[in-house]
Amino acid sequence: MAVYTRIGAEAMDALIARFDVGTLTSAKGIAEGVSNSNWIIETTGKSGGGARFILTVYEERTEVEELPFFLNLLDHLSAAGCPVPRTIHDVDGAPFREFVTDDGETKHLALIEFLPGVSADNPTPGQAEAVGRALAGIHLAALDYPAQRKNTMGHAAWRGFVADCEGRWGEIDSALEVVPTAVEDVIARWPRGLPQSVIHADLFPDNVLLVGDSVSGLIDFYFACTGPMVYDVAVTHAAWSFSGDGKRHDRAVGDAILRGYEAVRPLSSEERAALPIMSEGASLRFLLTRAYDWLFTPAGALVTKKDPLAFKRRYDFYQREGAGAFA
Ligand SMILES: Nc1ncnc2c1ncn2[C@@H]1O[C@H](COP(=O)(O)OP(=O)(O)OP(=O)(O)O)[C@@H](O)[C@H]1O
Ligand SMILES: N[C@@H](CCO)C(=O)O
Repeated sequence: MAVYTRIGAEAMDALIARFDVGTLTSAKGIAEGVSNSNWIIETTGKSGGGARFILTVYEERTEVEELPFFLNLLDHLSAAGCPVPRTIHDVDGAPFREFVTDDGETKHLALIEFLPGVSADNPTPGQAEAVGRALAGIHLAALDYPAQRKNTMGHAAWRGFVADCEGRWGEIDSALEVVPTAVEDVIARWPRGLPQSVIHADLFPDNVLLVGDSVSGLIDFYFACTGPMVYDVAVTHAAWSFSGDGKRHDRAVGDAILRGYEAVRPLSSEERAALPIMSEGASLRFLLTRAYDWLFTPAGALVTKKDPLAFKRRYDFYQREGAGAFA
């Protein structure tokens, strides 16, 4: 269960009172998610009609200095009409607060608008098309976002993971021995100068809330950074258009991601040409973080390890198919 921080009833009451959202009526821990602690908060609402929020307590993996980038981005995108939850600012106007936990630790928290919807386990082409549109929508809306953030999961990080896993690929699977060479090959062929915006960089199905075929929420922007927009399309294609284990590619879903995206923001010929290499890179990025977690997550941790091979299979697919992988 992803609630690493204990907050007693009275402390929770006092924390929620710092936001002008009515009186707390319930707080339930959310099991999904691994990085931070999350609760669904219900209050009486300002006018008494009831209101719901997500309370996030940031745990070790999130850098506090980066919170303004992520939380102000939500407000920027939401104000532009994107399906993204707003940050609820506290009575002093701050987007996040420091507090002391019941165990005496200083941590930070934010209150986020609750959005309806559920994540798709087996996405349909209709849902994928809507996700493609929503992704293009955030890229366009973020073009005038004033802040920048470096991709902390970019090439330097890939090389760091390769170094950390050196000599240990076989503990996962001998098929991964090729990864160091594959990473250098992709970095050497990486196109430069492609149009940039703020990219989500982790738009997996569990980070999209859907009501039927409509996107009701894009969430979990904690990898968002400045980067080539087509890389985000590649991440989304890799995340959505395969079975979880990467053994089966769903062409109709992949095509629908691109169709939806291009209905809102057509790709340039350079971006189109970059899709295969970007998709190889996107596959390696998730292969590498999964391999690192596989080897370095302590036994007995609460987290379910994700399979790196699922992204090795995607990498193989994109290498084999090249431009033919895309409509
Ligand atoms: N704004 C929101 N509205 C409704 N539900 C939300 C919202 N934000 C988060 N959730 C729910 O909370 C769950 C956990 O959130 P999230 O994925 O952001 O957690 P995390 O631990 O930061 O993520 P991760 O494990 O992906 O790094 C989501 O799966 C979703 O069900
Ligand atoms: N979405 C990622 C985890 C967050 O980086 C994965 O499935 O490996």
